[in-house]
Amino acid sequence: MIVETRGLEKRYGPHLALAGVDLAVPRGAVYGLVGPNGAGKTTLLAVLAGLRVPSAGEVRVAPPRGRVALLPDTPQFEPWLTGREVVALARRLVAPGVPVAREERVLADAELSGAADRRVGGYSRGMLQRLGLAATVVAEPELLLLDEPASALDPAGRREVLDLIAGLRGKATVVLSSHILSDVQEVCDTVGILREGRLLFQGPLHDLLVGRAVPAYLLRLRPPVGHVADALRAKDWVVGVDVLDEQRLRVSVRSLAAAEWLLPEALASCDARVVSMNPQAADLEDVFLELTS
Ligand SMILES: Nc1ncnc2c1ncn2[C@@H]1O[C@H](COP(=O)(O)OP(=O)(O)OP(=O)(O)O)[C@@H](O)[C@H]1O
Repeated sequence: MIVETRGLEKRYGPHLALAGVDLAVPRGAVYGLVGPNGAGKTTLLAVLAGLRVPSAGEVRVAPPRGRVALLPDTPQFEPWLTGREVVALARRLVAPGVPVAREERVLADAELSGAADRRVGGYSRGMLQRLGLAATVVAEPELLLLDEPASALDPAGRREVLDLIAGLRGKATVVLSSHILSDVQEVCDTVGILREGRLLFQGPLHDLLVGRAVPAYLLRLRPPVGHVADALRAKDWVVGVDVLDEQRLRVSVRSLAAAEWLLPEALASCDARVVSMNPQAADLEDVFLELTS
């Protein structure tokens, strides 16, 4: 493990922001820390970065301080510096031994070569976030702590930042916090679900999804749907039926394969008028809601 905490607590006055966190980040992972607002994500990253002192518990971060980099959620730079100067300053301050050519490389990776000589005061939010990542990786850190790296961006900006993070796989260990679960599902291999300062789950994303995946069909029908829901609930191959609204049912089944041939027959026999019928794989959003609600 590149990062481990045991019984980590952080108090702000009477408020317990971290309530006994046992974090375990495998070396090389892209670890997604997810949780609702106020769960303690920023606090946990700040403790790992050494910016906040824990109130109790142990923290072990394997790389030395100079090889750990934190990108805050809204990176701020002196507005009169150019993008190139920001990256150069970061390299010179943190890792003067890293060749100067690396500055050009990280600017190019962040697609900022063309804007590198403009003052950052005129950069868009997405450009600032990409510049933040460039300045964070220029010193070749072993461990990157990224606080909500893509959350404030539009879809195109998010795409670019997610691609940059995906490109770090194999080069560094990344711990990122996010409340955009589809982003985490896309780029992370390991997740920790934090709520009210406690880790509710931690482990490979795959285990989380597969362990909890109840196969289901999403049905869109012409209303009314109540009698269809009742008829399906009576079937022994149906685990449960949720009426989502006046047109949609979520039918959890024992197996998608069995439902493929039993569901059309069951719908026909209760005169259901089917608009669409789609199998649903469990996604992080479902599991997150189940764990945090
Ligand atoms: N400096 C502080 N003083 C007092 N309370 C704080 C301080 N920083 C955070 N908190 C409280 O600690 C809890 C955890 O906050 P934190 O910012 O770590 O959560 P978060 O998961 O990052 O939330 P968000 O997604 O909203 O950024 C919250 O209840 C917050 O109000």
